[in-house]
Amino acid sequence: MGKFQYPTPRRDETVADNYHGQEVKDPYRWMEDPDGEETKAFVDAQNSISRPFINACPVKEQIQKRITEVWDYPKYGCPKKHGDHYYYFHNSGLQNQSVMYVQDSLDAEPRVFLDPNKLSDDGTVSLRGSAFTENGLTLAYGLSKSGSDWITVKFKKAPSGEDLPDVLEQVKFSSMAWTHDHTGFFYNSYPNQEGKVDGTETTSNLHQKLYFHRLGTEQTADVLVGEMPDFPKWMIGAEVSDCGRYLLLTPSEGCDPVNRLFYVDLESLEGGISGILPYVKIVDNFDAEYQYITNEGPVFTFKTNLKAPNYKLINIDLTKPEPENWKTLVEEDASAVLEWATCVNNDRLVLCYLRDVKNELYVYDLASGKQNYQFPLNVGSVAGFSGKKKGTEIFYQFLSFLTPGVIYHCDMSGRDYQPKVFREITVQGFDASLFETEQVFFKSTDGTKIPMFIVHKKGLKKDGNNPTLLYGYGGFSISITPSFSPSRVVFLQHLGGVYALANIRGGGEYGETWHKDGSLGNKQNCFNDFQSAAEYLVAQGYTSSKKLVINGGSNGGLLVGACLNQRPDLFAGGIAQVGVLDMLRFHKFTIGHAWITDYGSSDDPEQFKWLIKYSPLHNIPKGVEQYPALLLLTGDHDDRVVPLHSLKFIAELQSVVGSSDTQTNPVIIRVDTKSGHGFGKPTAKVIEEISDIYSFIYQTIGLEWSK
Ligand SMILES: O=C([C@@H]1CCCN1C(=O)CCCN1C(=O)NC(c2ccccc2)(c2ccccc2)C1=O)N1CCCC1
Repeated sequence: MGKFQYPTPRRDETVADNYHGQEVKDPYRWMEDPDGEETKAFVDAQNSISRPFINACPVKEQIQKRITEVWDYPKYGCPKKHGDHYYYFHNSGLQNQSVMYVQDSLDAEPRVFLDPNKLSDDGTVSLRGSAFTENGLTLAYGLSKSGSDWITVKFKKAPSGEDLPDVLEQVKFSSMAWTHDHTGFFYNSYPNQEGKVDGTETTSNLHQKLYFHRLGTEQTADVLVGEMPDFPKWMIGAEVSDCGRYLLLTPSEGCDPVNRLFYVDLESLEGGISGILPYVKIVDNFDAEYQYITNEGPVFTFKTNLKAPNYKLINIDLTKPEPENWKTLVEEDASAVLEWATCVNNDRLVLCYLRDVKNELYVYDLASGKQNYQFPLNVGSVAGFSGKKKGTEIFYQFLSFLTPGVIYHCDMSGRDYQPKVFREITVQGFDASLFETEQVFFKSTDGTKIPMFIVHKKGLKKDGNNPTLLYGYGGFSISITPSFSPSRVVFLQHLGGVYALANIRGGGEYGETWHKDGSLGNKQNCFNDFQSAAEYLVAQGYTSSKKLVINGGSNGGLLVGACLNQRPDLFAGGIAQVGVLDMLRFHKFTIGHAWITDYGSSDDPEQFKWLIKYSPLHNIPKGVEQYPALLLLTGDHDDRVVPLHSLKFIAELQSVVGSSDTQTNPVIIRVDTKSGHGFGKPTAKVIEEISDIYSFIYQTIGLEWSK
């Protein structure tokens, strides 16, 4: 394709920082002001090249039409019982937001309970967080605008759906915990944050506080019950125990799976909840994670990774809370990660494990910690679950690359478990038997065995000629497990594509060890793993460097940026969505400071040395013959990873390759409006975005559209 004329935004060569003796220039520092006229002009100039390029794809309409058709299937979530009614989410197919329904019984006529589609004309208001009272008669729910992390909390009567007048603002990263007398609600907010709080600001989120809201009162009357003035980065998770007597506080100071553990005996409060709560410290360090599962009186069960990187369950008796009195209820399994546990039927625990990136579901006895049943489950993921301590039934949703979703229902009151298919989700015109999924293990640079799923049409020719999309994440102990995607079906079915998911280090696939091996000073392992995945796909004949495109979002956007920089020869293209790309300054904006647990900080001399080596903005290779085709995507309301990362990176990259006469691949950016990090994105925007991505890939590596 013809050579691109890129914008030539002002380079302010006077901006430089001194990092522990090393000077680092930052000529596009001015792009960090999202409201600057120059920044807005730069965004418009970039969209003015990316939009025509994408629209020039000859089959863009067919791609979008087919994705829309495949997407248009009814989607259901697991039913959850609150009070005497069942609630579940459903999307008829193309609705921008899923709708919450209520039923008097599982086979009664459903009624709309909460329809977020009614709250905006373009579907950009989404539900983010909700909590019913114990008696199921009141719902608190969070609303996010344009994908921002800021939410407005509102309340409804249940099951009528009648709105209550209470409104809570300045809420972010919040717990939602009711007292068991249904009259009040613990939540978090950043009350003192100055300036805009609409998700387009980059202000750092510090000094999160814990409040108590009494239903029927104004937010201004809310009681400040928890704050950590000496620790501005701390966030204060709050949860009310199953019995209603205790408030558990779990302060954390970043994204590592570690937290402190305090509690308040709500029944001992003289004069009720009227000020800062007198909490008792059980754990006052960040050595491990303690996640509340349930309690029997003073005996509390927690999921922890204390001396157990694959997690285990322990019991702590509040009457003798010293660590030497802690008991292990379910031992760590060295070959499987305990992902979550929940109490049902008062005396059972349902435990979900991840073994070689596949979920397994078991029943244990709460009293003895003994395993007494394993649910039959295909190869794939348990993507949804509902069950409560006082309930006698559970629902769980299974899905995989080729299974759109199956919801099972199981009565837990007996000992003879008979899980039944409650609902099978089907996709018109999708025949799973035409495709296959394999799980392979390849060796990374240092010999570590890395799992990878590969999905493609049966009968694939391994002639190195298949367009391949290699996806990865690799951070924050997040496991990327098999999922169903209608747009991926279109890539496999109509674009002859191969889809690969590499479970690289930094994720949670093999517990905390896997996470630590891909973070801080080990971060390069993520990039090595991902590059090794690419080399495996080429060596095995699935694809070639001319047909291989890598994709990742958020921390996965960093992965894409770093890998394209380090091995421009290995990839034909990259798609980096809402990526972290300026590793020297990420901690200065919104919640970026919480990622120091995975990345480190340039404020620290030793950690600066790690970061300067792979920071995408600071490691764009000069003089390469051809940099891979790159599409960056971000949104103006992304306050998780602020757009400045992508703006500065594309500006620097275009300034490096723009003048090279061998560079024919486009390096462009798509900046969407009323759009954030991804949570709650309306279906219309999701389909437009993925259609643009496929159109970009079509034009850069040359795909072929077949009916
Ligand atoms: O978005 C992200 C990362 C990935 C995981 C969550 N995250 C975040 O940035 C989450 C930011 C806010 N946040 C915390 O700082 N701790 C969390 C948390 C939740 C899930 C996983 C880890 C931390 C919290 C925990 C308990 C109580 C309240 C809040 C939370 O929501 N990134 C964007 C790019 C790099 C990392």
